[in-house]
Amino acid sequence: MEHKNEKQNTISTVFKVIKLVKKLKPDYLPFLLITKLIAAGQPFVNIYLGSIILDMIVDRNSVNEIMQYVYVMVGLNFILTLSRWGLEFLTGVFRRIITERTSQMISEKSLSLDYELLEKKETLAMIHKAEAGMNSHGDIGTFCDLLGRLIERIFKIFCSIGLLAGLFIPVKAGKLSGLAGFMNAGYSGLSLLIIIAFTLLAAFYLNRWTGKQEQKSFEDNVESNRRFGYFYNFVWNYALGKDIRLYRMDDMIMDEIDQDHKRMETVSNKMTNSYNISSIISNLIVIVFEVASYIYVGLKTILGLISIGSVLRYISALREFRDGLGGLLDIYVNIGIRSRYLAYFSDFMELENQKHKGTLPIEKRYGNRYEIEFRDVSFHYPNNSEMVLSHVNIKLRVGQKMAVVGKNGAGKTTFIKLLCRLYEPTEGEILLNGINIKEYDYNEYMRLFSIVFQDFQLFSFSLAENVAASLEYNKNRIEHSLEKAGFGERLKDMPGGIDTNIYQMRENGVEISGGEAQKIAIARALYKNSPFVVLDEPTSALDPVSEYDIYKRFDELVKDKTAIYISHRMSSCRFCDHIVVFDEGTIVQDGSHDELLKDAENLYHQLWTAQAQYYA
Ligand SMILES: Nc1ncnc2c1ncn2[C@@H]1O[C@H](COP(=O)(O)OP(=O)(O)OP(=O)(O)O)[C@@H](O)[C@H]1O
Repeated sequence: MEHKNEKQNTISTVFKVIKLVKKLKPDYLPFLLITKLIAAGQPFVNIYLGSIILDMIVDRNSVNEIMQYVYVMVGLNFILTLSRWGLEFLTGVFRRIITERTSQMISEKSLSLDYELLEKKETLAMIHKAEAGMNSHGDIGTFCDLLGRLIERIFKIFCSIGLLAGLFIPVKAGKLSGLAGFMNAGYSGLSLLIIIAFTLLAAFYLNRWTGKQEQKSFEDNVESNRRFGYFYNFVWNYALGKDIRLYRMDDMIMDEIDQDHKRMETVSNKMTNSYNISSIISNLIVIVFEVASYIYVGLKTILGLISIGSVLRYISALREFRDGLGGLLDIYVNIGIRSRYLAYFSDFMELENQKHKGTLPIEKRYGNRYEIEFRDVSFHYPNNSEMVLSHVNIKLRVGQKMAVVGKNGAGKTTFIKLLCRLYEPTEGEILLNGINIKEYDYNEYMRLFSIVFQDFQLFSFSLAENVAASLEYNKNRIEHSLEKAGFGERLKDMPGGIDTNIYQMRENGVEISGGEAQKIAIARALYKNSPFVVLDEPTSALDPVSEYDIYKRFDELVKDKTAIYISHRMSSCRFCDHIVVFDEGTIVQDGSHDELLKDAENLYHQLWTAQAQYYA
């Protein structure tokens, strides 16, 4: 049953690959087919003409007659070799294009996955398998090459059967006795064919066994490989280099790398053993075949049953026949194995995002009249069943400036992650102007938010590209946003202005400080100019003057937009009309600064006075 399923999977993978290749590079498969047919046919031209030439020499034909065959043979070889060379070059180019494109497809797919899905260990393993399977075991090009070789082998088998026919037909030279009689009779040929069949079957099972070992070692190594990639990143990633050096974490990291190496080495050693065993047995099989063929053809020649010229033809044709059939079985096994690696790719490409795909457009509303409501929202992360938010009810009124405060781990960032649909609520719903946010088109919905997360990321692009989050941008607006975010002075020192690259992955990339990075991240949010501004610890890295400057101008920066600030700097809350206090996933207080401060027993009072005492 399992075997049948495997076969069905292989067939379905073959069709999927053919469909994909036809889409990516329609010319590849026809060109590959022609190349393989020429490759299969060329040896037979030589075997056939070579044996005729040899017989002519033995029969003492004239040099002129012999030379005519030699010219035909050389001419045909020249034409076939030249065409093969051109075709192989072309198919090589096509193949590289397909390989690049499929690797891009994996990256594009990973980038388009739901954040929630990407966080799962199983998804990461799927990405790794799809990539590693393609890179080290059989990209689509290798697979197509196998399909091409399959056709080549079939053609080879037909050609060699045509050439071999004479070897097994008894010569009509009266009644032969003894060894000559036996060799002339059909059953001697049959015994040779039985030996060939035996060697082929042995090679087939040997290949299948090796393939299975190979796949097992791939599966065994997936986790170690992924871990190795993770820890190896620390070795060269200079952004992480400080902590590693300061805390002398090099031993810990090297230990991890070492352990992963050892695990991978154990698996690789087992695989090398399997390859060695397979290679020895495979050589023995070839020896058995060669000896049997030489004895059979040699005896027939000595007994005068075939001509000297035919020895070359039959021995070569036998070799081609075995090569063709053996190759056919070999390819059959290989297609099965490679298709399992390619199935990792197609499984990943078929992985569906789970987030509800809403289609409602977001209507443009005068004065940014967008109202959001959390209605009895509870949430736990996919990898942990403990609720992180519990029965959260809150309305974000148009144009309101709201502060969210609370102790570490209270659920503040999680609240924002739900708001921008990185995750969906486990219970309850979030409404935009009375409609569940799931129903809106995701890209349109995300246009409503300019967010700076606590762990924001900048990338090694130019300053302008980072701010615009795009390769196209409006120069004036970029400068204006940077200016408003407090980056104006620093911008004047930038060697290429807004075109200066940041970080060293790009040419002449400059390094920036943590606070400067935070200002650029704020500028990115301002440039986006969305109706909602969400800033999660937006000034944690800023110096007191820059921070004061930002807060002083908050109203001007945010204008009529709805704003949410998460901050541990309690003084920043005073700029807000509405403060929400989170504690262990629930909203425990809600009101203006003065209202909340009145209740000396409550969390807000504790948080405020704890910080205020340092300034008293
Ligand atoms: N991806 C995640 N998977 C599982 N649990 C998570 C994940 N992210 C956060 N948590 C947990 O959810 C809880 C709330 O985290 P959250 O980041 O929302 O807190 P916070 O109030 O923003 O804290 P802080 O003030 O420290 O930034 C924490 O206990 C945290 O461990």
